[in-house]
Amino acid sequence: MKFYLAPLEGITGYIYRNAQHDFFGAGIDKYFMPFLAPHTKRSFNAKEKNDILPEHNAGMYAVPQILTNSAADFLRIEKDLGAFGYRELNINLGCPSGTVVSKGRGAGFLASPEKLDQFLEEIFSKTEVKISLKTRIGMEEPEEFFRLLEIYNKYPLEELIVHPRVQKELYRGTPHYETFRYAMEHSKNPLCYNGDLVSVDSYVNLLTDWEKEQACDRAKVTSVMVGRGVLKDPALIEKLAAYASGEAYGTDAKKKLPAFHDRLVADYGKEFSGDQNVLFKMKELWSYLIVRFPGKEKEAKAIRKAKRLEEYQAAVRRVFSE
Ligand SMILES: Cc1cc2nc3c(=O)[nH]c(=O)nc-3n(C[C@H](O)[C@H](O)[C@H](O)COP(=O)(O)O)c2cc1C
Repeated sequence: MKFYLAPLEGITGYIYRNAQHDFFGAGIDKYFMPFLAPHTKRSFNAKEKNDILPEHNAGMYAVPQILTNSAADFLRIEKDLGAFGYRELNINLGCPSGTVVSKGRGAGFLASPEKLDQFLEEIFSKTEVKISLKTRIGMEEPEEFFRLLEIYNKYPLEELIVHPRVQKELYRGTPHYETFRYAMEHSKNPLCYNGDLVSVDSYVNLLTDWEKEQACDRAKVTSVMVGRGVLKDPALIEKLAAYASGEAYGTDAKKKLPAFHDRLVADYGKEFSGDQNVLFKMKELWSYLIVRFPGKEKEAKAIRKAKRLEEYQAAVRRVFSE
């Protein structure tokens, strides 16, 4: 089994990815980058360029993700990214946000299967790189996935990454595990499971579930992707990979957290001018990380309310001092 870090726009930019890689990178086979939406006039803005520069992704296998419904735009950005050395790209067919969906992109593209088919046909007839898709299972109903999978089966995908929720569910509710099992029966491409993996137990439950169904082809699932679970426990993929290779995984991950945290603060500090941007990034991360610190609600509130970096750091120290 391979383990991937999910793209999380606004969070898993290159600063986060590098800290993750240096502190808790063991077992992470691929780092998917938050989406790039092709521009019409120039290739990349400064923020995007920072994210894709090879020196900002050194030592890790990073995969850029493209959000578009235009084959011409995709092929253009493929060339631009090729100049930076990227030979594998991912296409975003899952973003549920209203502004993206209303333009027929991300999960919004799933509402037009025939157009999606034409888009993939044009791309696969011309591309020179490996391509994977990251897809939801539909816009409104899981049954939409049957038609979508027929389309995906026509193309030689590097892998089909399935987040088994429909657009209207956003990130809520239980994933449609049965629809993923349908993919295990019928996909012609290797599969990657994504959604709600938050612990080794949740991974084991998933495997057990697949074993129970005779029709499920376990061998077809070659990878799993983890997003919010890693934000809550940065060592989660290390633990999953250790479990998968039969090693002990109850590591002292919590001990590394303060240094991981300080590295992020320092690197965001270098990237942004002013404390406010650093605080914004770190507070967003704490909205996930805090679940690892039960009983620290007062400190969590102090983190949320902090207006200056010193106040913030003092509250963080109180969380870490157990
Ligand atoms: C804040 C946030 C940003 C996200 N950004 C992206 C993105 O840029 N591209 C993408 O394909 N998915 C994005 N996702 C979806 C995640 O990659 C992932 O599919 C989803 O969170 C489910 O996996 P999880 O339960 O392991 O987090 C985002 C999700 C969140 C919560």
